[in-house]
Amino acid sequence: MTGSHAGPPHEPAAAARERLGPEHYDYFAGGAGEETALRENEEAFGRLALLPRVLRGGTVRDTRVSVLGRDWPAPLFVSPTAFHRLAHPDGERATARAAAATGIPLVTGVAATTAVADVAAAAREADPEAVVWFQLYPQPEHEVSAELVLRAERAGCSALVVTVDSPVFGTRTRDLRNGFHDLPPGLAAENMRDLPGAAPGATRDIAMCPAGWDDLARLRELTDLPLVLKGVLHPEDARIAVERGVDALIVSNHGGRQLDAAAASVEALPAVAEAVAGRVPVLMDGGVRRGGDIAVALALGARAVGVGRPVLWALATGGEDGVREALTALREDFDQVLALCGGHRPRDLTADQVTPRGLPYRPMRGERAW
Ligand SMILES: Cc1cc2nc3c(=O)[nH]c(=O)nc-3n(C[C@H](O)[C@H](O)[C@H](O)COP(=O)(O)O)c2cc1C
Ligand SMILES: O=C(O)C(=O)c1ccccc1
Repeated sequence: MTGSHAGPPHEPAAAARERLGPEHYDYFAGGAGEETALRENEEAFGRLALLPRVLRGGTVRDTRVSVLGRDWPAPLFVSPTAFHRLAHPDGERATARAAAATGIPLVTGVAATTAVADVAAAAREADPEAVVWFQLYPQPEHEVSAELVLRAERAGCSALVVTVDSPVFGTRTRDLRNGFHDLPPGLAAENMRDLPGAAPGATRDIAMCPAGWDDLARLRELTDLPLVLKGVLHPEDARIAVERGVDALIVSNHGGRQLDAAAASVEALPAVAEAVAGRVPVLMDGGVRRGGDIAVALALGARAVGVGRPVLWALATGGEDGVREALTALREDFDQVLALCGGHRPRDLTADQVTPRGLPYRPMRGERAW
């Protein structure tokens, strides 16, 4: 490394910036409003430190975690992000093959530039057992949501992720400044093609619309897939969700792209984990950039963490190989952090091993969520 950077910086974003047109880079990188929530996701991790335990022996580690009946090789998944073909011509197929090759589950979304059937097929080329989940924004017409869920089921997705932090679009400051509001010709949200209410062959716009708990119940009736709620920050919502039979939660502020004043994901996590009290898996995303972040999130009650932008940067700079390398590096970094913390398994990380930086030891409280 050269220059004045202290320690490993987030080169991936800088490298991707060189590759992408400025308006596309800004679309991926940006957040809502003044980008407070965006910044806080990473900075909140920076305000937390780990206290390793020592002399715990053991040379063999097992980083697997169990989520909705499947063993994941590491407590890591790919969060749903829109428009991968803006990042790289191979788009979601490349991401899917890379995730599957590393055994890391992929959440593909309604806003993909590749249809869910093709994303899932690409994942299965790399690993027939690949875990692919589908993320949905509930659409204003129930039959549109129903058709999307059906397509996800047919594609072999094994969970339905419903994003609930987006009753309206966030204000994306950079996109407004750049005048970026449309995909370039040749790219489209392919899942939105040939849906009820649209001309044959045409795509519908993805709506973000306010939904209620009753809408969730309707989705629940549509499918036997496990239902995962994405975008929960308030512990009371977590409690209601569990009572209503949701199968897992993702604590998330949407990568700082919706409510600018939202809490950082990792700061909201402990109270959600406490409210859930182990009844369902609590996942989180937002600001996870290194193994230490994964360890902190696990210690505070997450069973696994998602990454959004790191995958986009890796895709933009290295395509499928880039994503595979980035996911592998993150996984290996976590394994090393686990070892350095005296842990053998993810569950060995506990909240008393996390303390605020710049203050005397003050163990975090944390009902273990798992
Ligand atoms: C460019 C971009 C597009 C996104 N699109 C979606 C989406 O379609 N659906 C969704 O639920 N979340 C979406 N997200 C949010 C991610 O799933 C995730 O919550 C967030 O990126 C995690 O933060 P990180 O980027 O700091 O890892 C998007 C995020 C980005 C950066
Ligand atoms: O940009 C986003 O964060 C996002 O979630 C989204 C939603 C709908 C269409 C495209 C992107």
